[in-house]
Amino acid sequence: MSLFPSFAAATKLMQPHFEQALHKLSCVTAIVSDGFLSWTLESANKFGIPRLSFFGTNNYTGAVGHQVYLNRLLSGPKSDDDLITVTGFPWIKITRNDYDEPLNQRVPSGPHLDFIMETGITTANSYGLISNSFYELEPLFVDYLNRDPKPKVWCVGPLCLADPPPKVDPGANQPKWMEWLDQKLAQECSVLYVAFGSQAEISRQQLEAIAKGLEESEVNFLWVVRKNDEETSVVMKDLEERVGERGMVVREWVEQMEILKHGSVKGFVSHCGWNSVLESICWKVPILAWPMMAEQHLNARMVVEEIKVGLRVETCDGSVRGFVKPDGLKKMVKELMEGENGKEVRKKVEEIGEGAKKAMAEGGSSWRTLNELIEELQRVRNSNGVIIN
Ligand SMILES: O=c1ccn([C@@H]2O[C@H](COP(=O)(O)OP(=O)(O)O[C@H]3O[C@H](CO)[C@@H](O)[C@H](O)[C@H]3O)[C@@H](O)[C@H]2O)c(=O)[nH]1
Repeated sequence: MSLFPSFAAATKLMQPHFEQALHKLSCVTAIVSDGFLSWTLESANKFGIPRLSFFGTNNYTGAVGHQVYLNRLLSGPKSDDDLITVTGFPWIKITRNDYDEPLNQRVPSGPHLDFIMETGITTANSYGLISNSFYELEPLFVDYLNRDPKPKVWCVGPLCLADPPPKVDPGANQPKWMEWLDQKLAQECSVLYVAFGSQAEISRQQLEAIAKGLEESEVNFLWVVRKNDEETSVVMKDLEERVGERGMVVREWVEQMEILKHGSVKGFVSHCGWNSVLESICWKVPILAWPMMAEQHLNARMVVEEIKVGLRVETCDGSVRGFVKPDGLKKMVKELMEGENGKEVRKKVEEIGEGAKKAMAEGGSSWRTLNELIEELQRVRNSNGVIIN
């Protein structure tokens, strides 16, 4: 992650090539750009094309972040774990530890902050923002961001419901994890799915604690591990030997949605990357939140405290960044899979998952929003406006 600002700056070298490509295309009505590629606004303006910024995150994070920035909420508290009331949304409490560097500093500065500011400014100057979310999930926060007419937020998700199912070759062998899941379903066993996304770095000590926690929780589990070094292999091999058929560790890329869709999967220990949260909601699997970095801590607050589709792992010192001991995992895994709180969040995720499907179906809020956006962009094009951003 330390390379992030340099990497983002390097993408600017693509601008002339991007503009050459734009030049060759006719009838470009709009540009949908990753929000982090700020330079696409300049290209869009040169060509008189509206730019829509896309971030793979939710509106809760955007709205809370806006209040935190406006009111400089992170400059006050003494401790990184002091609860801070969010102005404008007083039922929401955050801590400085919910933010990564440089935003968690009292007076943030440096190239990473410059990059964040540039991203914010170009988004504010864009035609709109495309959001991978649906209105009914977070109406308060979408309305908050849309209190200014521009840039308007267009919620057109969850996009995972628009994905075509993966092509299955009937002659091909099923992946091992799918066979294992089918076997668990046939035995009427529930499975806990464990995955921490594509970016998190987990220490060996923490990996060992997760392994022990899963072993002691006595649930069936499928754990997707990204790290493939020797140290990790030793921990995983040892775990597999100890749990036998009860657990499966996968080291390669899996079709996460196929796992969440599977009838045996009844819980998801997740880092709360926004795609994982949405996929879990869409397939009605309650979450055990274990945020690691980026905006995941705020996503976890949203999941647990706002929309209530999940519980949270227990850290040993109460800090959101604290170490999770085997007991802190085991206790919450049991609660999610068998406890009263688990039942509550399961009920809630079923209700919200239904809402997600309705939003994406013909006539639903995301379907209507996408149509409105297309119609509006066509009107803009037909009116021959020069620079629309
Ligand atoms: O073996 C795997 C691993 C991942 N996935 C998919 O990959 C995506 C992972 O996305 P996400 O859950 O959002 O995790 P990250 O890739 O870690 O997410 C980054 O991007 C997100 C969206 O912007 C942010 O919310 C996170 O904080 C940031 O870490 C999901 O669609 C998964 O289904 C698979 O299909 N198979």
